[in-house]
This record gives sequence, structure tokens and C-alpha cells, in this order.
Amino acid sequence: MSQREHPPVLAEELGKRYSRGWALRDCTLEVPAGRIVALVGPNGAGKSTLMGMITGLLRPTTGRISVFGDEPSGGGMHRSVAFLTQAKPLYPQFTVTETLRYGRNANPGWDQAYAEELVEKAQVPFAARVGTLSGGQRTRVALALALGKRPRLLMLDEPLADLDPLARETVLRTLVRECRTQGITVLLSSHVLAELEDVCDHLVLLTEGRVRLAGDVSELLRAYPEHRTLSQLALAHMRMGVAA
Ligand SMILES: Nc1ncnc2c1ncn2[C@@H]1O[C@H](COP(=O)(O)OP(=O)(O)OP(=O)(O)O)[C@@H](O)[C@H]1O
Repeated sequence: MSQREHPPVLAEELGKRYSRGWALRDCTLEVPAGRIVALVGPNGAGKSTLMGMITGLLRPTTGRISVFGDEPSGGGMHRSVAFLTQAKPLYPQFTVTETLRYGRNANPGWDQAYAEELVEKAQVPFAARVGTLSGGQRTRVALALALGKRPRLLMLDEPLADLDPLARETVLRTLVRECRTQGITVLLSSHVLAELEDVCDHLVLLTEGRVRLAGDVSELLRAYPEHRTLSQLALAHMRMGVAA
């Protein structure tokens, strides 16, 4: 089977146990190609743990996970995956130009023209040091760094948490436009359910380390007609999961 035919993520009975107990249990799911997937759940539900296992930074305790058909290893992230977190590991003393140069040196498939175009569109000065940029500008640079890698799967763990509502909307719009145009699969973790509404077409909902709901958003809304929106659906299942 060619790598193209493997789904971006396939988890089978995946589990992760820390010293304090299970963070994720019996997690079986597929992240389908080309979708924008909302990964939601209350605090401590296991979202970051799942993402950590997709990157290969965390090793599963039980079960299996594959990323484009490959088992993640501790030897670095899959070359087709980019990961953006709220922490945005950018070097504050680097200029934007130097940050992109770092991206080029670190990534074999790097697309310099595309990364520069994203920075230009965001109107961030190339000569500015990253440490002097606003939160919104830093996020746009981090996004250029992630997309310049030309990933096929982009994972975002609460990347917009420190942005004002206007910047959140702008960044999210840019992100969705770029990913839809490029056919990039997105796994987006956020607590702001309302802003996932018009963006995500697939849902993975975790509560207490278990997959409570997963699937195509329109199909799920048809299966649960008492809920009209992704937010209502997710919130109701989060309540059930926590009460269970
Ligand atoms: N390194 C660790 N050692 C011990 N327990 C951990 C560790 N990392 C996470 N956990 C625990 O695993 C569970 C799941 O945590 P995780 O960070 O995956 O949740 P989350 O859904 O991302 O939460 P949040 O929305 O608050 O970011 C929590 O109970 C957490 O305390």
C-alpha cells in the first residue's frame, strides 16, 4: 500500500498510563485525510496526550498508533506532520528572516517562497526580532514555520489561546483557507467550541481519557437531532461523559 493511502492517524486500543493513572484508554479512531478535525474535551481529558503520541514524543502504554502508515518513534516527528502549540517554540532573539532560515535548515521539504508569502500576508516585518512581536504576529510566524514545512497533517494544540478575539478570527480564517486549498488534514484542539463551529467538519470528543464521540459532524448532527450545532452536541456529550 502506498503511503498516500494510509490515513493521517489510525489509533487502535491506544492507551497511555502515567504514574497517576490512565490519561487515555482504549482509544480507537481514525483521523480521515483532508478533514479539519476538532479535538475537544474537558481539562485533563487526554487531548495533549493523544497529540503527544502522534508526534512520537510520548510512547503508548497499550495498543497501536500509526501516522501515514508509520509508527511514531522517539526519533523526531513524522516528516509530513507539523505541530503548533500555545507555547510556540520560537527563538525570541531571532529575526523573522532568521526564523524562516531555521525552518529551511530543519526541514527537507521546506517551501521558502510559501513561508515568506504567509509572513507578508500577515504584514509582519522580516527584520523584526520575534521577541518584540505581538502575540498575534508571533502566531502568524509560527504558522508560517509550520506550513512552510509543507505538512500533510497539521496539529494545533490550543494555538490561539493568547490572542484577542479579532486576531483569533483572522488567524483561524487564514489557517482554514490555507489548509483547505492545500488539502492539509488538521487536528485542532480548542476549548472555544463556538469558533470551531464553521471550521471543523469532523469531531473527536474525549472525556476522562476515553473517546466519547467521533465522526463526521453532519452525520453526528443527523444522529443526534436534538442538537443543532457542534457546540451543543459536544457540550452535551462532555456533560454525559463527566457524569458517567
Ligand atoms: N507527564 C505527566 N505525568 C503524569 N500525569 C500526566 C502527565 N501529563 C498528563 N498527565 C495527566 O493525564 C491526564 C490527561 O492530560 P492531558 O494533558 O492529555 O489532558 P488535556 O485534555 O490536554 O487537558 P487540557 O485541556 O487541560 O490541556 C490528566 O489527568 C493529566 O493530569
